[in-house]
Amino acid sequence: MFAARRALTGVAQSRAFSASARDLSKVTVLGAAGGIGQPLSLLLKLNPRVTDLALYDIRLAPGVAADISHINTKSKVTGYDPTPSGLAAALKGAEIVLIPAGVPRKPGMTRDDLFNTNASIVRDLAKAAAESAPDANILVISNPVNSTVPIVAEIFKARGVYNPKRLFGVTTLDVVRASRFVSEIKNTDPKDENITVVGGHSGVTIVPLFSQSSHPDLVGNAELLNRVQFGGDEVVKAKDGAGSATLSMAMAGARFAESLLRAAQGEKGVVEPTFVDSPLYKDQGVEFFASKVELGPNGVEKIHEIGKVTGEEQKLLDAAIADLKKNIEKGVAFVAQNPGK
Ligand SMILES: NC(=O)c1ccc[n+]([C@@H]2O[C@H](COP(=O)([O-])OP(=O)(O)OC[C@H]3O[C@@H](n4cnc5c(N)ncnc54)[C@H](O)[C@@H]3O)[C@@H](O)[C@H]2O)c1
Ligand SMILES: O=C(O)C[C@H](O)C(=O)O
Repeated sequence: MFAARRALTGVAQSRAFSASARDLSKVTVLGAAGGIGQPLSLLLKLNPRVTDLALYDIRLAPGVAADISHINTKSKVTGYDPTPSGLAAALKGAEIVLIPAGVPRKPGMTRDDLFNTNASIVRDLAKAAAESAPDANILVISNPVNSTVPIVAEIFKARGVYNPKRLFGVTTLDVVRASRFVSEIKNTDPKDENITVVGGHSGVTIVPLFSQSSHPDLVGNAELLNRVQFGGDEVVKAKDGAGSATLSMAMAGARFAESLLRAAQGEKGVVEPTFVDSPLYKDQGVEFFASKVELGPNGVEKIHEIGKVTGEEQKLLDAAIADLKKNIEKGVAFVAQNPGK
């Protein structure tokens, strides 16, 4: 058998690898027992592309796993104990690691108000991922995304395993909301409303480009713009202290993971909005930016240009860039000043 393996050409070997990668897709959720983690894990269990689902949390992950494991789809589900070895085992061999670990907002808070608590949670999980799953696609959900993504990047860089093509801030919920809100105004099916949303994931850093949609008349609709930029606040207010969006976020996270798996399994033209290490505004000191990104077997395949925007949209972009720069620098400075153990 070894001789036969050795006889494979390079091309055949890589085909053999991708065939086995196709059969096995381990997805790990860190923060799996939370408001997002539970429904996200449920949706991943329903996804036939996921063969091995690993659930980790500082509480209750084995219980959530036991529950979800009774669902009669083929994938294996394992819940891990909240120990360093449990975390390492949850991560080992993962193709995708989703991180919804951390505290959510309460009314009156901004996402940046979560920084003090969530920065160290994400930093420590990133360290474990850099150690046990350095080649995985890392999908950061924990807020503030504009800062937690740079935190993960700094941790991976410090360990020499940073691959900018495999780190993603999940901004899918912003386009999900935009498409839904537009469809409510236009009385259309949201599946037909593909609204490009760029920038970051908080307040004015969320920039919908209605001029590029089939409804350019929506540029300048202040109420709609406010809803897209502050949709998260709507949910925080309605939940009245009990947290922020969980179910819609689970759908958005599951959609992004599914897109990555489709692209990894060879499907072409899979495009999702996401906050990535991006050349688009590096000349203005902005290292990460959300835009339409084509996904592929290596993660980021192609970062789309912003394209033509109106003067009004350009003003929104300028405001986003100013905030984003500060949010990103804050994440980078945190790791420099608090490298942790
Ligand atoms: N990116 C987005 O679009 C988006 C959308 C909604 C919410 N969020 C963010 O997602 C995060 C989670 O929200 P939620 O509503 O699920 O909160 P939650 O409090 O319901 O769940 C968070 C979970 O993380 C776990 N956790 C905490 N520290 C951990 C650690 N060190 N290791 C592993 N697990 C840990 C908790 O035990 C809990 O189960 C928040 O920061 C929230 O702001 C982001
Ligand atoms: O609003 C929040 O704090 C959670 C999330 O980022 C959202 O957009 O719903």
